[in-house]
Amino acid sequence: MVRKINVFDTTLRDGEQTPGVNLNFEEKLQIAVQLERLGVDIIEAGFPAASEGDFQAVKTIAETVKGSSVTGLSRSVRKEIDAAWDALKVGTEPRIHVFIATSPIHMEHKLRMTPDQVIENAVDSVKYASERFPHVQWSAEDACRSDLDFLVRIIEKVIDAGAEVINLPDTVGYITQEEIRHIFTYVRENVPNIDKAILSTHCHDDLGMATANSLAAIEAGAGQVEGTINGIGERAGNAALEEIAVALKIRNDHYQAETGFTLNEIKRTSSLVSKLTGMIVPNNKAVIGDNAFAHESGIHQDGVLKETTTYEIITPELVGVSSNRMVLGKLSGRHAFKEKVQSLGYNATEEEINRVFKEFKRLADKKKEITDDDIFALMTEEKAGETIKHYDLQTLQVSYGTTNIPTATITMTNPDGETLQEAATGSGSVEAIYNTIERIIGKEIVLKDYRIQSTTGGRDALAEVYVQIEFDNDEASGRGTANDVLEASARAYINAVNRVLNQKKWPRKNIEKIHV
Ligand SMILES: CC(=O)SCCNC(=O)CCNC(=O)[C@H](O)C(C)(C)COP(=O)(O)OP(=O)(O)OC[C@H]1O[C@@H](n2cnc3c(N)ncnc32)[C@H](O)[C@@H]1OP(=O)(O)O
Ligand SMILES: CC(C)C(=O)C(=O)O
Ligand SMILES: [Mg+2]
Repeated sequence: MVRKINVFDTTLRDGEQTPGVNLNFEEKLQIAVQLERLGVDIIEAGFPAASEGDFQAVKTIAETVKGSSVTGLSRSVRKEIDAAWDALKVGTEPRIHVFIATSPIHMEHKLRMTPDQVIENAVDSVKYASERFPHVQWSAEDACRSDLDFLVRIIEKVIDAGAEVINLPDTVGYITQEEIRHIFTYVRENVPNIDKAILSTHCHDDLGMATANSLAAIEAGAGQVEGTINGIGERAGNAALEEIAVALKIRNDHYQAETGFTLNEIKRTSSLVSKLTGMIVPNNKAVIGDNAFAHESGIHQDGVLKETTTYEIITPELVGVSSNRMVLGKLSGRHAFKEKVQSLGYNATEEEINRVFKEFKRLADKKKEITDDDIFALMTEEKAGETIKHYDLQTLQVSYGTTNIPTATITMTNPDGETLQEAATGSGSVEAIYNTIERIIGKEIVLKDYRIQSTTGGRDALAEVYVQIEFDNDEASGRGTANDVLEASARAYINAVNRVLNQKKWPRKNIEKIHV
């Protein structure tokens, strides 16, 4: 029998506790609507007593989202429960999440309460909340470092007071899988009225074990799992819900449990959360990282081309990624190389492939990732039987000041290997650069599109410029990457010109689009 595990998403509450993350009202609403589409059962929209902004966001989300239950967090403080009620009462099935810490460290040093005072406080707040809310969740903060018999005592009392979900968080990401299984089993076996409540797990990732611990708690009877999208959250973050949902799906044979997630909404949700929070997803992140479906080494690529299940336990489509990706580099093999050449529109013979493959390996030794442009250049050389001739940027100098006319001075080599230097002005630095390049090339170049983005985060991020040009009765796109935006702009322009020249030499059947 497959058990349904309720998913409690706290991206908008614990996730927003990520240092540096601050979502505004519209952003929170946008994420909540996507979480509903993903199939989250309960959305923790915020902490209504924390600020007027959070109160309004929780209220609007409760008014708007009808497909998921909406909740808000509150300390065991009556006026915070009142604030939560004011924000959540507009929802279809108002739900509150009240918490208090139960570990000796927290009770003694933070709350400065005795265990009996904590029990009294917890019971009072749950009773007070149940008089208003039809659904009350109670959390024992730092449960996984709490005394088990104390936990059993307090849980029995808060269930009697009206709590229907009991959450046992690993607040500081300290527990191991065996230990969390023991805690959940112990509570299930020793709390007399436990059948009146659902047990929930809420793990943090301080030791990188949040997903594993959440799954272990599910094995030991948790009926609800809490976490965030992309695993964002306080310190090292929370359990990543996408990982848990996909693990339950892929290892259904083992867990015999599933979530209600529409799994192919995962990628979209992850991208939205990443974009709005500014928390970049690492390439190697499980399930949603850019490399999760990328294959770089020859043996793997060959296997995947023959039968995807050789190296893919999750299909990209399952989580909403359109296809897997072959990354060509020095570890790639002939099969993947041939596949790429064909996908670029070449009808190459085996001999041509073999010859160019050698060149490709030579290039790959010098360059980390071989792009479509590189393959195109190699194939052009092969087909033309000669070295590709192109323009190359040698030096770039730009003079800019708020009261000066921007001027660019550029040195470039032309396809005949001659070095040329020119200078020109423009209304801005980029225009000055483009006017100078046009002067060197000696033909009109029409800029049809210009886009810029940073490829990584931080102040030292690389700039990536994309341009679309019309040149010599042809059109091409170009891309340039550099630490400096002006250099990236120059490189993109020159790249586009070279692509026009290459196209003329060796027209491709399918000129691939450069995606930005
Ligand atoms: C594990 C977690 O993620 S818990 C959630 C954490 N999230 C947040 O803290 C974000 C929102 N927080 C806030 O906006 C503020 O901290 C507020 C509004 C909740 C409280 O602000 P303040 O009144 O200024 O208190 P402050 O945050 O400095 O200190 C917390 C106080 O709450 C007490 N406290 C902590 N948890 C609880 C609880 N569950 N129930 C009752 N009291 C609690 C602390 O002991 C401390 O009490 P003290 O002032 O008597 O020493
Ligand atoms: C408020 C509780 C549930 C929490 O976030 C934690 O203990 O980590
Ligand atoms: Mg937490």
